[in-house]
Amino acid sequence: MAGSGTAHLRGEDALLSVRNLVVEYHTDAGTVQAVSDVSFDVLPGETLGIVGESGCGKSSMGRAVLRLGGMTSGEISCAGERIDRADEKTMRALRRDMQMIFQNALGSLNPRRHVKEIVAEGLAIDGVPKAERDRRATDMLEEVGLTPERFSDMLPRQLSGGQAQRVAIARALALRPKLLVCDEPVSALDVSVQAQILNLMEKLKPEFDLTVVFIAHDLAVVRSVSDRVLVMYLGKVCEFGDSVEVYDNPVHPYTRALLESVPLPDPDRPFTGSPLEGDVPSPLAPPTGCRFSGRCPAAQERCARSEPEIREVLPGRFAACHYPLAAAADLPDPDARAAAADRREPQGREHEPTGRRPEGA
Ligand SMILES: Nc1ncnc2c1ncn2[C@@H]1O[C@H](COP(=O)(O)OP(=O)(O)OP(=O)(O)O)[C@@H](O)[C@H]1O
Repeated sequence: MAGSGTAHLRGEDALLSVRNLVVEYHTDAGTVQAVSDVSFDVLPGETLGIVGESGCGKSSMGRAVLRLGGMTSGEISCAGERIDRADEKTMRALRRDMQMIFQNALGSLNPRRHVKEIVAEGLAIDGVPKAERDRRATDMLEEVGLTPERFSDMLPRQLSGGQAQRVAIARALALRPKLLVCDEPVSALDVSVQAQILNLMEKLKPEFDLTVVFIAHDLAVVRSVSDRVLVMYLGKVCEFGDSVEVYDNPVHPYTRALLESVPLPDPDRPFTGSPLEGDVPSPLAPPTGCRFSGRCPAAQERCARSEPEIREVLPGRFAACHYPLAAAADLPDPDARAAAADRREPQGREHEPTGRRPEGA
């Protein structure tokens, strides 16, 4: 199947495995393929960042992984259990192991319940006796930096955005899950509060032995928390690899464009201000070939014609690109080496760029 290369997958080592995931929405205007044949693994104890522009399918993927949203096809396993096939009873047990926190923390809290009851919600569903629930909810409030005496009896509307996210984290971790999926957990918060929540998550991760999927559009935030990062564009994986390496030396033109389009708090990488040109095409009618080809400064004729498979471009680095951005000599794959050489010395029409090159490139 086009685009379903599997070289980046680790299979049985993984806590979470996603294979050939497709999520479609049927609308009056047609079928939106929000997630289009995506495969990835999350290893125990790691934080996998998932990044990409708005609408690239990050939330649809996060929700499908926890079966909070629908999926059209594919396979999802957590700790060896097939989530996509689980019946409701198995799913209830699995939900204990897989929790999610959202951008709109306040909206995810029952407005009529007190904070302590909210934190204990999952424990109550699990049949934990009241006294034990209270004790564990109090401990969890302390863990997330909310003084139980002050916060236990508050209602959600009395909380700030940061405090509401702390309550949501306490509720998720009270069940001692193995996997935490965070969908834009700090993007609604002020920058100073964002840092506090990210620090809190960093502190809690080893304490609770967590594996984390961290979804965000903010590259700087994703960089600060992720061990590995998966870059998505219009429902597809573009690039995948060690987070520091992807950020320092992106090989997919989309990753580079994304990095260049925002300032990062890195004195070694001065902000060039190059914008990511053009709009994301409609997911109702995605382009043929590489979905980024119409906006890609390095695109050539082949890109609009044939869809690139994801493959190992540098050791441990995977990209779905016919012409990855790396020094030809560094590329272990003979096809990639030849393509990189072609890119630097265009010969004939076949290799003429069809897109614009950024200035200085
Ligand atoms: N319930 C829905 N019905 C129809 N289309 C949807 C629905 N939910 C999402 N979509 C569409 O699916 C695509 C992917 O959306 P999704 O929210 O998963 O992306 P995202 O990367 O998380 O973006 P954002 O950060 O803006 O939420 C978008 O084109 C979106 O408009």
